[in-house]
Amino acid sequence: MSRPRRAPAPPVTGLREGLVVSAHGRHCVVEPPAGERVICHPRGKKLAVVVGDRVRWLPSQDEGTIERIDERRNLLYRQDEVRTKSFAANLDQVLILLAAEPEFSEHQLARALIACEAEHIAPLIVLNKADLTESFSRAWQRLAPYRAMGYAVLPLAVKPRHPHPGPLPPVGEDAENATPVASRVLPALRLGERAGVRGGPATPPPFAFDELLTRLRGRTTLILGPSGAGKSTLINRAVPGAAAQTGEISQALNSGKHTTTTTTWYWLDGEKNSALIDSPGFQEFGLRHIDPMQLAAYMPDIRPHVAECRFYNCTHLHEPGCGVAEAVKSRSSAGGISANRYKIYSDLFTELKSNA
Ligand SMILES: Nc1nc2c(ncn2[C@@H]2O[C@H](COP(=O)(O)OP(=O)(O)OP(=O)(O)O)[C@@H](O)[C@H]2O)c(=O)[nH]1
Ligand SMILES: [Zn+2]
Repeated sequence: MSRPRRAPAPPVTGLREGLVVSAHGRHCVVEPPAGERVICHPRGKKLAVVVGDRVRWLPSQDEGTIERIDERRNLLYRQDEVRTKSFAANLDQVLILLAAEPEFSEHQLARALIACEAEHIAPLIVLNKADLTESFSRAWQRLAPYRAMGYAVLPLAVKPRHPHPGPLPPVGEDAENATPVASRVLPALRLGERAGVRGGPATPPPFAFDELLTRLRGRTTLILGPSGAGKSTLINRAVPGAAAQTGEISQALNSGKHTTTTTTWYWLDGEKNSALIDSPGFQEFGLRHIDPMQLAAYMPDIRPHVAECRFYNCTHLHEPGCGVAEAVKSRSSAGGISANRYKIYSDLFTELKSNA
């Protein structure tokens, strides 16, 4: 005998649309298409809202209740030793802000790129402090493998120590001779693409803030980077009235104390077509949801060599007849894999395997 079926819950009526512009644990700030921002509380513990979520909410006095989260296009995570937490959704682009100084961690960069790959989000690497010519040249060179992989890398001096610095010095021969892999960025990103931004010559093109603004236009971009790279400086320059916008969130929350430590949404234009999401922290990018056997597919320098492996389930760590291991041996040639990148792969594989 079949069990009696429970009657479906009646649809909630009077739901309003809204965009989550900041999230603070059990409450968040929602921006309706028209009207004032409202503090909302998700209904039920399982409803974990993040910045960028499109939600359906019900007003109740001066606050609101989130009833539903619309389907997400993508979702990014952070992690610490014990926990993984989602923190931003529905992104078009992730701007990874690095700088000539302090020296950036390639490991952290790789993690951010892998997270983007896994969620089909276009990454944009920006190398700031181009006015610090010597350290900038070194950092630009360290990014050569990433340009060769087809990633967009943009030079920038968002707040030069001496305004109007001269042209950048050449940064020597590097992976520019390597053939960039087929374009992996979204077609729209190719608009306004200039020679030298991807793949391109060893000497970076003159750094222009306008180029960056063009790439932000019409998109929702998450910006993240290590401390000291110039993120606050960049946001203050790119976002008209940044302080006012954070102020609005603080006002909605009736407190200023949360707003600097959480992920925050900024509109770049009055029409609300372009947005920048500021996210503090970098090292703790969450990758635990990734299957270690998928990792190679998210690393564009490693991916093409997987087809050459003898075993279909090769981990590329110790198997005979491994195409990836071969490419590491021939790392200086075009299409080779650098020792650094292989180390990043094997470390991450081990980390993901131990989590699984
Ligand atoms: N030389 C030089 N210095 C810069 C440039 N952009 C930013 N800075 C300086 O770098 C330092 C760090 O900049 P911030 O904007 O505070 O960096 P941040 O990434 O927000 O750092 P946290 O606040 O620690 O997260 C400041 O002293 C800036 O003035 C640049 O293009 N060239
Ligand atoms: Zn292999």
